Amino acid sequence: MRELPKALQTEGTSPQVDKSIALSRLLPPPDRSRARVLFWLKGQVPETRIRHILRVEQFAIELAQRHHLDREKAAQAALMHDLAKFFKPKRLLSMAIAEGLEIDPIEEMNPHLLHADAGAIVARDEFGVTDSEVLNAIRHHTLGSPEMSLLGCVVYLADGLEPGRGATPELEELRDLSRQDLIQATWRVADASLRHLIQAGHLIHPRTVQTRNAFLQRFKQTVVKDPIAKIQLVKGIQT
Ligand SMILES: Nc1ncnc2c1ncn2[C@@H]1O[C@H](COP(=O)(O)OP(=O)(O)O)[C@@H](O)[C@H]1O
Repeated sequence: MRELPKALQTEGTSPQVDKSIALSRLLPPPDRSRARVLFWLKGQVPETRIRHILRVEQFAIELAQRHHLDREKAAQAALMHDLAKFFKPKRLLSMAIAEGLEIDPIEEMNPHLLHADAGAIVARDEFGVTDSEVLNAIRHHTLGSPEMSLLGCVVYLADGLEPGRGATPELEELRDLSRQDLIQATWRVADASLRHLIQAGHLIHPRTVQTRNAFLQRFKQTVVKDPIAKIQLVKGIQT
């Protein structure tokens, strides 16, 4: 066998593994530019959804800037959050099974909820995203997660509060809150989402309840040290 150039040699043990690593190094890196993601999305989702995605991207950038978080990661996760929004239930289920994800009874009944997990898989496999914080922010954008990072909160909040969601006093208040306090806003948006699901008579995925409880607790821990936040907590409970 012809020897590989020095730069392509690897320390792998099997010749097949060595060869595929060497070949992947010859390929250009995956193109995850904004233009390519938008081009891909335009073939997958209707124009109204593209406009929602762009508003989520804008709001996520604003929140990341205000809270001194990584603006580029926020923009990338927001742009990619709905990559799998229009995948059919069968495709979502088979992607989740292939990935080895545990599918719970609520997801089995409503596979659309898996579009968030599937979006992270597409971001990784189609666009070569490797940053776990970005991938997790995509994965948690619908149901939230009790372990969600602040970047995850930014994408969760931007998705729920982007201007296209409406201009009710409640939404305006939550937008203002998200600019001030990501933890409190995440608790309050999870609350609002649960109220909406109950009113609509929908099944509730327990992860949103867990998210609500975790962020309420985290917020309560911060108010012990911060009297201004304590006033906001009382106000939040009254409204
Ligand atoms: N905790 C939950 N339990 C069950 N269904 C949920 C939950 N959260 C959101 N959903 C439902 O999942 C669907 C997708 O949510 P989402 O991604 O936020 O949608 P959209 O961006 O279209 O508003 C919606 O129909 C919503 O009602």
